[in-house]
Amino acid sequence: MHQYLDLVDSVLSGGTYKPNRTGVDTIASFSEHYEVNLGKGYPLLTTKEMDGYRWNSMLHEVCWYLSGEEHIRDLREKTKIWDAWADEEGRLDTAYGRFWRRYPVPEDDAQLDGESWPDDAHRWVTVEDDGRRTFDQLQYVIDTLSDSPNSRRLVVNAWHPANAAVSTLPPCHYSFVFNVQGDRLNCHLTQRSGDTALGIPFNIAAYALLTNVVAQQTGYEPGTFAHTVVDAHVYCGRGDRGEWYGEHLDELQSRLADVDDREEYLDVKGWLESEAPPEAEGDERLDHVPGLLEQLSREPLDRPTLDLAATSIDDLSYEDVQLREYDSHEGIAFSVAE
Ligand SMILES: Nc1nc(=O)c2c([nH]1)NC[C@@H]1CN(c3ccc(C(=O)N[C@@H](CCC(=O)O)C(=O)O)cc3)CN21
Ligand SMILES: O=c1ccn([C@H]2C[C@H](O)[C@@H](COP(=O)(O)O)O2)c(=O)[nH]1
Repeated sequence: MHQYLDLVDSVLSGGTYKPNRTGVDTIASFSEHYEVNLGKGYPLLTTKEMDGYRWNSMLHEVCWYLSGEEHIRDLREKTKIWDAWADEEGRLDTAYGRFWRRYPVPEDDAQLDGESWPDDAHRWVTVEDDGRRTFDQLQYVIDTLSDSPNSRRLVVNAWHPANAAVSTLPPCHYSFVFNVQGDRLNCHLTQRSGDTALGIPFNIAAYALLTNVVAQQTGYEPGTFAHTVVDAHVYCGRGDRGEWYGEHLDELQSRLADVDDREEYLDVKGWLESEAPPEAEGDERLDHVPGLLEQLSREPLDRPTLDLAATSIDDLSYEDVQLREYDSHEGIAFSVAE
């Protein structure tokens, strides 16, 4: 997956210094884009270990999206990656699956004259136990792929503007579109904000898996996964450590511009570790730059493959997805900016 390494290099080499709401500063780049041919294997990163507990977290996260749940009461039994954004009862103020599978439909008195809205009996509308109407966007896309494969309306949208304005964490990957070309099913994801070291490796793995699942369900070959990240950033630490990057970004970037082969990224890593102030106690590994330079120095290995049981999106479970022929470099630990 050289595309990921190119993305990391592009953010570090061309980004600007950007403090943000988390208090952990970033080097950020506007509108990064890459494409991966899913026909050539499953794009799980190989330049750090992604099987074991990371695979476990990612796969449970995808099953959680598909469940349509607005809470993490089941997910948190399997992984802690969402715990920091939920309350004691496991409630989240924004959840992807809730919008993918159960997007709210305006009640009758909120519908304006002349607008079109589906009624309760409509194919993708669910009248929930409490009488509220919701719309299953993902099932709509899957069914429409069979009925009208040339449709250019195969959009799943996780953004609700009114919720996003008040939510602690509005969706980062907020809209995706499927598109058929020949016998191939492509997927384009738009992400407003991407944590290059921690979030994006999971996002690539999740959407590549989802595209494989939808392709299998609809009889297409998995095609291209295209990913646009509007603010693609690398967290570079808190306090003095973060500010050091603000003051030395030009120097870092001129060293990166001089890198001719991948081992030289380790020289840049050695330089910054000797120059930058150490991370404060408790802030260890909030600076993702050294770990990403380490990753850039590694050669990507062959892509693994996926073995998927033929199950619908409603039934897909952890056991239905097997990773095959995966080999990777060692794991790299990063801390999450909350
Ligand atoms: N700063 C930040 N980055 C993110 O990627 C992110 C958020 N916040 N907030 C919401 C979700 C939660 N996501 C997360 C959260 C944690 C990890 C993480 O710690 N990953 C570890 C493995 C941890 C585990 O599997 O238990 C890793 O090394 O990949 C990954 C994605 C993605 N999102
Ligand atoms: O799937 C995800 C979810 C979250 N992220 C990252 C992107 C940002 O670093 C934070 C969210 O902070 P905002 O201030 O709301 O942008 O989480 C990700 O990369 N992938």
